[in-house]
Amino acid sequence: MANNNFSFGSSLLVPSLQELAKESNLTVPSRYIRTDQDRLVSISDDDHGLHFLDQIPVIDLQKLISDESTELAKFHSACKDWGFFQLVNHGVSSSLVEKTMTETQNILKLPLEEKKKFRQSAEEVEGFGQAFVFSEEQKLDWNDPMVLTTLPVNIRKPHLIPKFPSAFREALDIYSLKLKDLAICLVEQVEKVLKVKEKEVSRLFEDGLQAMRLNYYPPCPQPEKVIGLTPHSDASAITILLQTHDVVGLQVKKDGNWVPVKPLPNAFIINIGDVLEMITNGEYRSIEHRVMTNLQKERFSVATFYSPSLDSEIGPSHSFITEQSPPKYKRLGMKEYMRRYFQHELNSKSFLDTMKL
Ligand SMILES: O=C(O)CCC(=O)C(=O)O
Ligand SMILES: [Fe+2]
Repeated sequence: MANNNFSFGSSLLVPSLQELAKESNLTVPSRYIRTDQDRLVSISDDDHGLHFLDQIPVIDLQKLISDESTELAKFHSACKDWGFFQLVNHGVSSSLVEKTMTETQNILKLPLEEKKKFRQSAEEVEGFGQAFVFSEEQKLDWNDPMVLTTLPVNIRKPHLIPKFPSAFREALDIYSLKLKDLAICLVEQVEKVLKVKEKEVSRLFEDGLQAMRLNYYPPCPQPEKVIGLTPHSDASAITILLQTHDVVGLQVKKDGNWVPVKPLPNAFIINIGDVLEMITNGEYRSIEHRVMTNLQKERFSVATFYSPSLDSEIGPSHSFITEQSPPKYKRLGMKEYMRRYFQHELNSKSFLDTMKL
């Protein structure tokens, strides 16, 4: 059984961006300046310059659960062709969602002295700080995030969630359980649409691993020179993203182009992660995404990552393997998979490439 001795790994400690971003007449330090990224854009207050011509699909969960055939077809195409969609009618109350977002903002904006109690350590990637930093030369994101494991409860780090302000803890406790149910429900819809036999996929998720990244992107005086979050795909099976819906920033890679996401009020943004790509043997694929920074506005998001249980083994499921379609990905334990993920620099889908046969 997993316990709280489990560690994802470590990352070099980085300075607090929250403090840096407060400086007046700030010149962005070279460690944040990106010359390795294509088409960085400056997002201004009114979103000028962004063309929302192409948009990720919108899926209605209630219609999906009721087996409405057009919604099932839309869902399949959203997962297969986009790997990203907005989910409406998801059943999580707007009061809980609002409370979670308010408390997230409160905790991400705690004074530095308070935040220090919850900082990453040299051995542990959970807590305030950036993950995936392995050298002093490595470029940093314009983001002051915190990573936490949230479920199962017994792998929560004793010095983090249990010590958080009670308002945040209360919201998180309910939110994490609701999002677990929602993630399992989405996995079941995948299973239904792809005609998986004998709950072979959803079985892996009953006592699944849930982690969250709370992202805090302060405004940046030179947004076209930095990136809020490096292009990546998520290691999870399914990611459920909550964000301040009035500030755009997320972009999704579709057919080689970056498509900005314009979030709908009361919607979650869902994406397929690397584990689901492995389990479905590439039938559904994880999708690269990145975050742009805003000149005037700060932006917050809560990414909830849901994956199979730490005790499970992952790899292509039997339902997806035939003579014509042999396994394309390795099989390995979830613990080992997560450990390897956190030892690898975040860079497009390069980690998933190491999982290919
Ligand atoms: O902030 C966002 O919109 C995206 C966050 C994200 O992709 C992540 O935390 O993995
Ligand atoms: Fe992500």
